[in-house]
Amino acid sequence: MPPRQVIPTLMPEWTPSSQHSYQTADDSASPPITPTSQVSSFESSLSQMKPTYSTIIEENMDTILDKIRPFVKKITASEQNKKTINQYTLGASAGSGQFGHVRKAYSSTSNKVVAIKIIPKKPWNAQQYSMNQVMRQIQLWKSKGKITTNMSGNEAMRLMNMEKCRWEIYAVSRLRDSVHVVQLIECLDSPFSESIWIVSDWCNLGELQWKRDNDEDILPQWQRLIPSKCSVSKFAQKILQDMTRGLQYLHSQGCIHRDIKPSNILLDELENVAKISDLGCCIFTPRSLPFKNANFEECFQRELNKIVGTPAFIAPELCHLGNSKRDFVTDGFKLDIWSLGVTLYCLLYNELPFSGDNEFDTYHKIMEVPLSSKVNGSTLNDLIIKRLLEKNATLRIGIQDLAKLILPDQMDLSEHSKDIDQSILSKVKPTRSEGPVRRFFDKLITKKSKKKASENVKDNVFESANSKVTPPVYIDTGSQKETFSSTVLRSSPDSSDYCSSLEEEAVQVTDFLDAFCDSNGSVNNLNVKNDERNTEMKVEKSNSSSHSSFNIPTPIKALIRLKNTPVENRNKSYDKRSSDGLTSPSKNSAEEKHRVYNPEPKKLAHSGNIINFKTYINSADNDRQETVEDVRTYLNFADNGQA
Ligand SMILES: Nc1ncnc2c1ncn2[C@@H]1O[C@H](COP(=O)(O)OP(=O)(O)OP(=O)(O)O)[C@@H](O)[C@H]1O
Repeated sequence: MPPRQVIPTLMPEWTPSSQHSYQTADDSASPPITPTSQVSSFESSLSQMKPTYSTIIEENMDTILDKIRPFVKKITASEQNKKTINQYTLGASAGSGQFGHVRKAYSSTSNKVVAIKIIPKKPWNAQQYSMNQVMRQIQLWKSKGKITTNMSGNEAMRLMNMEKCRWEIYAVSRLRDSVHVVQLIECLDSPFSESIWIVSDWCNLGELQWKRDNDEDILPQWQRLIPSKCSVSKFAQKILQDMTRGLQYLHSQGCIHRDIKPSNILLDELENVAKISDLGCCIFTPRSLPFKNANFEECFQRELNKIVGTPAFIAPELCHLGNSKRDFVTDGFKLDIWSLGVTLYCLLYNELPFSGDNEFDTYHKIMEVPLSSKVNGSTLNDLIIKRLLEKNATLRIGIQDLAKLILPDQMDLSEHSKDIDQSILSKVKPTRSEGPVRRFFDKLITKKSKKKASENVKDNVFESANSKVTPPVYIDTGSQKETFSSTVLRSSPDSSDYCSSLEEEAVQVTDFLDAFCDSNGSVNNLNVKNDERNTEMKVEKSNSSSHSSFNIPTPIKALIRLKNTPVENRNKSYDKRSSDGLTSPSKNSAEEKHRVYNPEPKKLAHSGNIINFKTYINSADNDRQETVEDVRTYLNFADNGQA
């Protein structure tokens, strides 16, 4: 029998040192990336690169490892057929995300039902890391002396994936003191395991659902959480209260989630709570991390200004894509408040508040389309519309004030709550990245804005583009107390169900932007120009060190059109039969209650990354060929630095 492959592990010391330059079976298909002239140009750009939030985290990985070590256990027993692993018996699938697959399992030591997320060490989505990112990462590791030998692309991707997992495990291991965050139990790994296994609390009602056939429908999942007289507004109020507690806890830990949305909120019937899950995109404030760096605050601010999250849920202050007249993100916690507002809007109205033909269109709508017509006098509705979905982040309600408004035990009995939590406003002004993609998006948005402005002259229904004039609403806390603690609020048209379309998939364009920007935020010696007829793109190399112009003549809508609609992949059903037999043998009533919610496994397309032109090329049909050629040229430029 051939010797078993040794694969990198969460805990580096578990991988025998002789195996650091391992070659696995599938690596043979991926030749090592050797230092070519192309890579050398990356090296020179690396030397000019500013530190980033992630490079600081990476530099301090030893500290992160120390913190997660107590939660990482070696795989001691597993069956080939994957029915058991250590003390866990695996049951039904709960669904898949971009990075892994979740299964229900039963722990024979705690007699509890748990969720196990199985993340392949080699990303199953080959598009997860671009060639640029991989090469850049390899060069970074080399420059830091972390690796000395040549490394295959697959190997590098595995290590990058491992770092991502370490960060997420670190985040959840720090957030174990709230019932409103899904609790990490432990992680399983070994040098022979192709996957990392993350064990957490099981939330039997699954993801928060919002989409329904009729606005007035009450979904079965909602009724399980609120068995008595459930209504849309009562359910939305419950989610608002639970998420406020969850976000307040995250805030107290210095954690910004950055991807709050229905599919990252899990419902648990046993504890009768909604919980925040999926900390993969989160960041912690420098002050809350156990290491220091002179550049940390500046890097943190820059990181805050990157577009991370899910387009339809991204706050307006992130959507301007380089328009220097717009505000920067100064208070990261307000990003989560906005996303919570979008989530609650979905529950109330059975639709997304801002949904465009494509991601750019969505960003444009988030910034420009006012929601003032939705104000209807209902306390809950108006709180969401006016205070959470306030486009001006400084006027948007902060988490502490929200808690004082709506949580019975924290209500502020003073006349009015102040809106701005000064303690979390940053004094450091972030450096804006003026990379080509941002400028490109900027032009696109500016063009659209002009068009919209001229439309507005004709159509008075829409308010001014930047509706900063919405006055803050101060809700009388006396009546508020009654309203939120007992009264069924007046309902607007409803909403709920989770939607697993691209509209709800996280997007991260940051590494791409970084890859092209040197420390001045400019692109190294590259100009992309379009010809006069705007039909053909030419790529030139120049020696100019100034910001390059970057014009792509192709209709961007065609490039980034969403592939799914929110109508697909939804309406999961309950499996009341507990058919996988994973409920505890003790059969106590609590365990019985914790019966299986067994949704159809999600079949998601991978990330709706707006710069993922490669996917577009692979899926392009003939009538888009002209565009495809442009994109191909563009990719050649992106991957090779040449036309
Ligand atoms: N602790 C849990 N309890 C019950 N179900 C869970 C739990 N964690 C995840 N799930 C289910 O498993 C599915 C996949 O979860 P996962 O976190 O991988 O997906 P996701 O939220 O789409 O993440 P990603 O953003 O990484 O793609 C989810 O749809 C959810 O219903």
